[in-house]
Amino acid sequence: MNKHLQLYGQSLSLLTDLYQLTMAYGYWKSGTAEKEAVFNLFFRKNPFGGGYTVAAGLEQAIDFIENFRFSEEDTAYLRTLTGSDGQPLFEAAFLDYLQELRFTGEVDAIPEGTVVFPQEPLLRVRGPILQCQILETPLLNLINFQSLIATKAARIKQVTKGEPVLEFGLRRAQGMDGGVTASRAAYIGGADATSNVLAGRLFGIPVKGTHAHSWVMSFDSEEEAFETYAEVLPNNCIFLVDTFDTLEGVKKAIETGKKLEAKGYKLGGIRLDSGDLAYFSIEARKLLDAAGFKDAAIVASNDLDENIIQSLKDQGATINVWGVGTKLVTAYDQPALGGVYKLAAMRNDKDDEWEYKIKLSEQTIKISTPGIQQVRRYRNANGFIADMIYNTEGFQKKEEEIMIDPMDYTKRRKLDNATPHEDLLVPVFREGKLVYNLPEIQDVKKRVEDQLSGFHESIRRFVNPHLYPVGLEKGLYDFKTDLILKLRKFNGK
Ligand SMILES: Nc1ncnc2c1ncn2[C@@H]1O[C@H](COP(=O)(O)OP(=O)(O)OP(=O)(O)O)[C@@H](O)[C@H]1O
Ligand SMILES: O=P(O)(O)OC[C@H]1O[C@H](OP(=O)(O)OP(=O)(O)O)[C@H](O)[C@@H]1O
Ligand SMILES: O=C(O)c1cccnc1
Repeated sequence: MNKHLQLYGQSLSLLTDLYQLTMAYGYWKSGTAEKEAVFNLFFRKNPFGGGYTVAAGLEQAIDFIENFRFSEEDTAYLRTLTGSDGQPLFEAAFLDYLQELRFTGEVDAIPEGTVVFPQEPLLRVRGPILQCQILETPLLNLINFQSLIATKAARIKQVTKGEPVLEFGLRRAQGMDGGVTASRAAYIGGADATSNVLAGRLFGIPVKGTHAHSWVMSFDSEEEAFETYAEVLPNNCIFLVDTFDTLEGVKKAIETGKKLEAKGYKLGGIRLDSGDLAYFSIEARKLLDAAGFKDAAIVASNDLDENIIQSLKDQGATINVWGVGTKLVTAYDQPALGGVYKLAAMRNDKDDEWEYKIKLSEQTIKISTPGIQQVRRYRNANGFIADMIYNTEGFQKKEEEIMIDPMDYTKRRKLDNATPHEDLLVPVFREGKLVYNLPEIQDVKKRVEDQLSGFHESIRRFVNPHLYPVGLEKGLYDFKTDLILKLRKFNGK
């Protein structure tokens, strides 16, 4: 099966903002297209007011870069674009150049499933500036969305305390690819299965499901609906009990369950989809237990999210499988992760040295950090303790590092290089060739669990989570500060 990213049967190299192509034309025309540049992809704030983010989407980003090429049809379309004077936007020789273009640069990235924090480069792209530039929009699209959904799923799984989460979102997802990639990211972040069959086939995610109200409504009675379902699918019986009267529905599911048992099958459980889910789950559990169906699951669905699930748990709900759709796959309370992609260094023509780049802003948080960045994560016996962002160029390992909070220079921390640490970004592309072994999706999922258990639980708190320490290595901090002062033409002492 061709699993490459496609939409409407088209390859996706045109899936970029026009301005990337007009800038690319500008680089080409002015002779700077091949100048070596470095861009860092990072975000500034954890989503959902939370204390962490789960990185996801790298596999699709890799696929995009590997298959990045403009076809004849693509350039034929670009040929039709015109400027304000009605003349073509791009000259023919540039479009010929685009057609030959392949990614020849380097990518380093933090593996999917890693817990990451604001300011940390999730991805670093290095190569001819024209190539790096064109990749900005698709890379952001791919990483922002999946990281957002994986984070939402991790939050949901956090409150179910290990109880299975079924992702039911496809029908209300943001379009078709939104549905497919949300299922993938939700699985990585914590969902145990999806109802989305295409996502199951594409990514090897377990597919699961119950049945809808329409099944029950299509029969003369609820009994007949359950019995018929049990005859056809005796190995997949979770009955939706709330079409008419929830507790009466539970009793009918129990009757069908007894017949299933007599035939050597098991009642999988029931699903509640309306009303007071705490009350109905408690009452349903009593009925099921009294009838000897102690193992039968109580699945609940209906606009669930981590807050409602937490509330249901606090009320003693006996739900043990959580069907979560809309609010998971649309990241209902925060529709986007604000990841950005910033130029951080360019090779100087004169001496071939790096010239560091920085974007100034009135808001400190929006001032970008220069450098060919790497993230070093330190741990002690209790878990992860701090992440230090440093510039790999000219970096000399010392016995001890000083890291400084980029938002507050008085917040500093000494990090002993004798304690265990790991550099998070790993090589993904070298000279345009993939050098990274993509992990299996199950391993990515496992990584999320392992990573989350490595952090102090206070970063997982929903209300005022603890801010995990992320800082700039002192050399990089000082360098950035000097650059800001220079750009602001501050010559004083
Ligand atoms: N005990 C509970 N505590 C907190 N929230 C609950 C509880 N029971 C259900 N909910 C949530 O409250 C909302 C109920 O919404 P709504 O009133 O639209 O549902 P409903 O009464 O089941 O009707 P509908 O059939 O239209 O879904 C859902 O988001 C549901 O998950
Ligand atoms: O509520 P979500 O988290 O999105 O979970 C998926 C919902 O989709 C189905 O409902 P359906 O499309 O039949 O609509 P309804 O239950 O709102 O009537 C299912 O019964 C869930 O309620
Ligand atoms: O299988 C289910 O129960 C299901 C699937 C999609 C949406 N809601 C429920």
